[in-house]
Amino acid sequence: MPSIFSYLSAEVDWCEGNFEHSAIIAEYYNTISNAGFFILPPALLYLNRQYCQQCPLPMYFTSALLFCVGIFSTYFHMTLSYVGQLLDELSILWTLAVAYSFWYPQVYFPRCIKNRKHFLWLSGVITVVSTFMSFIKPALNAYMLNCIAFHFLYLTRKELKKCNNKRVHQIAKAMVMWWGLAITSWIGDKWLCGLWQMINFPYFHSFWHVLIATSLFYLFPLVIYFNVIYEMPSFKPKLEYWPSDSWPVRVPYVALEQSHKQC
Ligand SMILES: CCCCCCCC/C=C\CCCCCCCC(=O)N[C@@H](CO)[C@H](O)/C=C/CCCCCCCCCCCCC
Ligand SMILES: [Ca+2]
Ligand SMILES: [Zn+2]
Repeated sequence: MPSIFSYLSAEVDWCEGNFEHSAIIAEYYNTISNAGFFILPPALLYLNRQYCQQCPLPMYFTSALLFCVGIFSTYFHMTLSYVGQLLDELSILWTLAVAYSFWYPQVYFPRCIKNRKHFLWLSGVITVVSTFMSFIKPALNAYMLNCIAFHFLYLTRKELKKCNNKRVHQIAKAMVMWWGLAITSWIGDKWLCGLWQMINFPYFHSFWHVLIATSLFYLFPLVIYFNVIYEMPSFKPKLEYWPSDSWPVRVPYVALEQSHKQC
């Protein structure tokens, strides 16, 4: 019986051919395309440094976990091992749990939850239970995790209805577009692999890595923006672009100004 650490012991195998470009890396392009998860955390911390000074804990925790997602996803695609698959999925689950615990707006808390401390406990219990359940059928975990994006889409829609800031709408549109392309690539790689192998282009899972990381570059400024609106009334958030507004490739971030409430 193969060990849970051995190469190719995972329940899933993505469309890209194994060991085609290297003897030690099972899926070469799926491995190197994780680079975005190593760039994202330091970029988030640097660009949103004013917010980070006010709320260091959520930012450092989430960034560290995103970095772990990068490490474990790289390890998974390099080995296609059972442990790699579980670490990849569990690191995503815990990153989502931590981000939700810190940033989920209080206005959407279930009625029985009175404050963020209670919400933290609730998320903690759900996450620990889900962690144990994820060992039952690891191949289903990724589908479950993808469903969380639909909840986030629903929240975004609700917030956009109340907000008339043009930049918020612009960034939300870009986030949804990149996520749409990402999820299409993820599903395409899983469901239409035969077709991609026939045309010799089985690389859609590596596109997923790049596209989902890109959508997270848009997601975090939005999450931070609404967190400032809801929970830091002495500051006014401003969405800006790095390096500047006029650049064709630009990254959004939140700057803080001392002021009163906005949308
Ligand atoms: C108040 C709400 C705050 C929400 C914060 C959201 C924080 C996002 C945190 C982590 C997402 C990382 C996802 C990267 C996955 C990379 C690893 C990977 O590719 N793993 C695959 C196997 O190699 C695996 O099959 C993928 C599993 C599915 C992951 C689903 C992630 C859901 C991400 C939700 C993000 C919403 C995007 C925007 C929606 C409009
Ligand atoms: Ca493969
Ligand atoms: Zn992957």
